[in-house]
Amino acid sequence: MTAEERERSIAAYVALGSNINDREQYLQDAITALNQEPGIVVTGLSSIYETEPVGYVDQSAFLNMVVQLQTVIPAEDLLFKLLAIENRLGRKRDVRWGPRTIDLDLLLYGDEQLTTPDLIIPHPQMHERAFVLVPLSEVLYERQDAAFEFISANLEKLEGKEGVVLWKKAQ
Ligand SMILES: Nc1ncnc2c1ncn2[C@@H]1O[C@H](COP(=O)(O)OP(=O)(O)OP(=O)(O)O)[C@@H](O)[C@H]1O
Ligand SMILES: Nc1nc2c(c(=O)[nH]1)N=C(CO)CN2
Repeated sequence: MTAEERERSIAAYVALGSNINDREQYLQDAITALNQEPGIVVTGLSSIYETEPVGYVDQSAFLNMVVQLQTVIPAEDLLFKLLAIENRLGRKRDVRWGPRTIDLDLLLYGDEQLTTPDLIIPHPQMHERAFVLVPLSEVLYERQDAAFEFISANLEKLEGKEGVVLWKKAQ
C-alpha cells in the first residue's frame, strides 16, 4: 500500500471463526490471504479463543479471533473479497450456523452504518456474540499509533510470504 493510500485508508475489523480440521491453519491461511490482497494491510490481531458453539450447538468447538485491517477497498467490495477467500479455503454452505472451515464476517468499516441487500454494517449479530466481542475489544484496546506503525511495517515485509505465523497463541 502506498503512503497516499495509507493516508486515506479506513480501519475495518473482521471476525474469523473455524471449527473443522486444522482450525489454526485455516485462521492463518485467511490472514495470509487478507494481507496479500492489494488494498488491504493487516494491522492488528487478537489472541485466538477456543469457544463453545453458539446457536447450532451440535458441532465442534470453534477457534475465533478478530483481525484489524487498513483498507482502501469499498465496504461491499471488501465483503466480496471475504466471501472469495472463504470459498478458496473450502467453505461449504450447508447448515445455517453449522460447521465451517472458515467464516469471515465484516464487523466494522470505519464509522460507517450501511444496509444493502448483501451487507449490513455494523454486523447485526456482533453485539450478542461474546466470541466476537471479546477479541474485538482486545484489538481495539491495543490500537495505538506506535504499535500500528510497527505492525504494518512488519507485515509489509512479510507480504507475499506464505506460512508465516502471524498470531499470538491462545493462553
Ligand atoms: N457484515 C457482514 N459480514 C458478512 N456477511 C454479511 C454481513 N452483512 C450481511 N452479510 C451477508 O450474510 C451472508 C451469509 O453469510 P454466511 O453464510 O457467512 O452466514 P453464516 O455464517 O451462516 O451466519 P452469520 O451471518 O450469522 O455468521 C453473506 O453472503 C453476506 O451477504
Ligand atoms: N462459538 C462460535 N459459535 C458460532 C460461530 C462461531 O464463530 N463461534 N459461528 C456461527 C455462525 O456464524 C454459529 N456459532
